Amino acid sequence: MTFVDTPDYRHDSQECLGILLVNLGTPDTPSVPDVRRYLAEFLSDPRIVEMARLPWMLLLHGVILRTRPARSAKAYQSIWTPEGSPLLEISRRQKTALQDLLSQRFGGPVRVALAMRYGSPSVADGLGELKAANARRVLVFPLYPQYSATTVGSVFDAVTEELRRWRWLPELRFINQYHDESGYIAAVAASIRAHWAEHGQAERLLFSFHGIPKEYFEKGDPYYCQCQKTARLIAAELDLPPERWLLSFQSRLGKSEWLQPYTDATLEALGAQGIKSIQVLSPGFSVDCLETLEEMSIENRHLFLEAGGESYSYIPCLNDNPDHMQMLADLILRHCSGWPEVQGSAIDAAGLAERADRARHMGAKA
Ligand SMILES: C=CC1=C(C)c2cc3[nH]c(cc4nc(cc5[nH]c(cc1n2)c(C)c5CCC(=O)O)C(CCC(=O)O)=C4C)c(C)c3C=C
Ligand SMILES: [Fe+2]
Ligand SMILES: [Fe+2]
Repeated sequence: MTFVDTPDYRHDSQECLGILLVNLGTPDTPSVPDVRRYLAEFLSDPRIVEMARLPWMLLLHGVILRTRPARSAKAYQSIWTPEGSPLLEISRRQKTALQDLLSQRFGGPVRVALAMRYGSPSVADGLGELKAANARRVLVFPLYPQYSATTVGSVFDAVTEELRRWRWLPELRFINQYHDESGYIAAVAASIRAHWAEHGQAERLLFSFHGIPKEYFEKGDPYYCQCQKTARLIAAELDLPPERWLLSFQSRLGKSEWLQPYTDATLEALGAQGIKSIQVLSPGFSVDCLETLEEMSIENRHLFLEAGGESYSYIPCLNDNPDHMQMLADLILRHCSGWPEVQGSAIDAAGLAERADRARHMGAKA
């Protein structure tokens, strides 16, 4: 019997290691029909809205998708660039940077693909790209520092849903979270210090994370606790005393209670209390997106200034900053430990150093 190519992988070409970067997604254009299509996919995900299917689908298609797309499209239009959606464009830059860094640092061939949980390129597209590159080992990396079932859990669903159709599955690993990773904490702290060096320190620093319904937290989602720990570690890294920083949750949708305190109410309260200057950041987002460029930079600025504040500045996400990319590459290398493409790379030394550093970090500050 001779070997034949299977429809899945090829026997005759070199195997490679695949990295699937996954972020949330974005509409194709900021037009109302494209935003509606995107929201329909997003809001139909049972990880996002856990309500009973039939009443939710009736409400979604009967009410929400008739009203929200026009409002969201207007918000998207205000942040859209000639290159398209900031989230997708910056994610592409992250992919290119990681492809370069990992190609230098792995001993064997590696291919990085980008996918969006909703919209395009889809998770099926990304996995297809890795299959075409003969990636027999795949590391899935949802770009969310804090784990939530609504984000990371949902990426897992999309990956496994696609792989159910494959006969020859790749060897699979999955990054769950990196909320207390020392490199991530250090990179966010460095971005805050750089902002301070240029603009000085405000009276308060506000860490704003995307919210989730409170009920999900009560049912066991660790997201709330991981956000708290991230903020606490960053503040410790900056030697910022507890009275100088706050944490809040943004982007609430619908009528149910979400994680509190809410970012908008917090900013209004601070203004009313006589706080004049504030710096805000959203360290739960790997890249700037609608929620940071519109909600945090524009909408919330108005709320604070109208409530009596005088100075409001937004500190950008880490995006494709070199130290962010380096930190993500270190994390990827560690998670690929033991795979043949990694043999002979700098992983063992880097992995051990990171682990020692992390142990010190947790001992000192957790
Ligand atoms: C309705 C429920 C929603 C939950 C739960 C939720 C969790 C969640 N989302 C992010 C990250 C992002 N969300 C973004 C936009 C966005 N989020 C929701 C709803 C929920 N998110 C909607 C409907 C939208 C679309 C815009 C709108 O109509 O308001 C984005 C930005 C996307 C972009 O194109 O720029 C990100 C990123 C996290 C991390 C999270 C839970 C932890
Ligand atoms: Fe969201
Ligand atoms: Fe929003």
